[in-house]
Amino acid sequence: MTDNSSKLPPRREAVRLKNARKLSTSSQRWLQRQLNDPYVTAAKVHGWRSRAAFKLIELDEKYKLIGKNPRVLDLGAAPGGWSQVALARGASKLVGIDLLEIQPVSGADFIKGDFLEEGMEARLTEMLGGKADLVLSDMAPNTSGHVATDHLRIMALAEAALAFACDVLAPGGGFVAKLFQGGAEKEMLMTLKRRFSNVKHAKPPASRKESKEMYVVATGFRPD
Ligand SMILES: C[S@@+](CC[C@H](N)C(=O)[O-])C[C@H]1O[C@@H](n2cnc3c(N)ncnc32)[C@H](O)[C@@H]1O
Repeated sequence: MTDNSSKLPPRREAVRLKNARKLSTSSQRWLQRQLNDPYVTAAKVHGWRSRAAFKLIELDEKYKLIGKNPRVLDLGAAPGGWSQVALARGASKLVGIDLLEIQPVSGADFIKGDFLEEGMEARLTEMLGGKADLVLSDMAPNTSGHVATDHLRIMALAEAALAFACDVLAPGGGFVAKLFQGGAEKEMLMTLKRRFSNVKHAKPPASRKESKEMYVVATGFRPD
C-alpha cells in the first residue's frame, strides 16, 4: 500500500496546506470578474444556464433570427443557455450537441459528442427530422494560450459549422457562428456571401470587451 501522507515537518506541512488552499492569480481574477459581472447575476435571476444566453438574446433582438416556430440546431450547446433562449423565443424543435453532458431542457434533444466526428451531421439532421431554419454555433475549443493555434481551431469549427449549415438549412434560413479576432476569413466570407442574402459581423454587448470573440450572423439562406 502507498503512503500518501506528507513527510514534511508539521510547520512546513501547515504552510504547504495553506498555500494549496489559496487560489491562483488567474482563478482569483476569474472569481472577481464573475462577482462584478452584471450578466452573471442577471443569468441567475432569469434562470439562464449561462451568461452567454444574453449574447443570443441581443443578437436576436438586433437581427430577428429566431422568427416563428423555427427548427434549430445548436452546436456547442453546453451548458444550454442558447438552447433555453431559442426555445423561450419560439423554437418549435431544437437539437443540440456538445462534447460535454447537457442537463435536459424541456423541448430540446441533446447529443453528447464531437460535432466533427464522422456521421454526426447525419445523426443531427435525422434527430431534427427535416431541414433546419436556424443553425447556431457557439462552439469554442479550449484555449491553448497560443493565439494563432486558438484562432485556427475556432475557424475550423466555424467552417465546419458553415458547411453543415449549407447542407441542412431550409431556404431563407439563418446561421450564427462564433469567430475570433478579425472575423470570417476571406474564403469563408465568400461562401457566406454567396449562400446568404445578408451577412454581418457582430459583437453583442454581452460579449466581454477584452475577449477576441465575435459572431458572424447570416440570414436569407440560398440553396444551391
Ligand atoms: C461557449 S460554450 C457554449 C455556451 C452555450 N452557447 C450556452 O449558452 O450555454 C462552447 C461549447 O463548445 C463546445 N465544443 C467545442 N468543440 C466542440 C466540438 N468539436 N463538438 C461539440 N461541441 C464542442 C464546448 O464543449 C463548449 O461547451
